[in-house]
Amino acid sequence: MTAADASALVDRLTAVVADFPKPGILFRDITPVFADAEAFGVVCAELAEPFEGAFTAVAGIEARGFALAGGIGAQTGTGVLTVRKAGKLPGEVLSESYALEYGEATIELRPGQLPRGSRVLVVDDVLATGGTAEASITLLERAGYEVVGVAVLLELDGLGGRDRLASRVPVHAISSAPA
Ligand SMILES: O=P(O)(O)OC[C@H]1O[C@H](OP(=O)(O)OP(=O)(O)O)[C@H](O)[C@@H]1O
Ligand SMILES: Nc1ncnc2[nH]cnc12
Repeated sequence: MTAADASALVDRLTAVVADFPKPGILFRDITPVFADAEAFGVVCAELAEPFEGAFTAVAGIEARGFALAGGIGAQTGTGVLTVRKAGKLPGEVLSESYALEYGEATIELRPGQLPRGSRVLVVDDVLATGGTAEASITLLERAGYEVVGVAVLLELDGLGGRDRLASRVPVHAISSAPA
């Protein structure tokens, strides 16, 4: 399958929900991509493709990034790190707070799970303002890892996410849509 085919697949399967989780937000629900076995395999391969050979672990961002990181980890034989919402991880954690398209959040990472210098690909479903991905990069770098890129299923245009990340790491989006 070509990159254009994968993009068309994401567009066809993504559900658009108005006024969720808040009035005025056009929510892009990508979970039908996970439910379709063939599509799920295709998008995991397509997310990793530009970074082939460059990463030794995949970091998934809670919650939908976890499924994608698991799929990529299984396909590429790499381990999975979980970047979690605050309060979910036991023991020592690193924390970063940031603003979202629809609110504020804090995410956390357990340090010390992989050797320092491990090369990590960050994956998530949607890139909107880029706040979540940028905070994830910061957490992973604070833990001593090298972030090789951010890969998402869908990039929302006009919210500045790509520009926000571009000075730090390469950004790969399978598809894009208006915010
Ligand atoms: O680019 P940003 O503006 O930071 O937005 C993108 C983030 O927002 C969504 O997660 P959400 O916070 O809704 O959490 P969930 O996946 O747990 O539902 C999405 O899954 C990304 O993680
Ligand atoms: N509009 C949106 N749809 C789905 N996930 C999002 N994360 C941030 N904005 C989003």
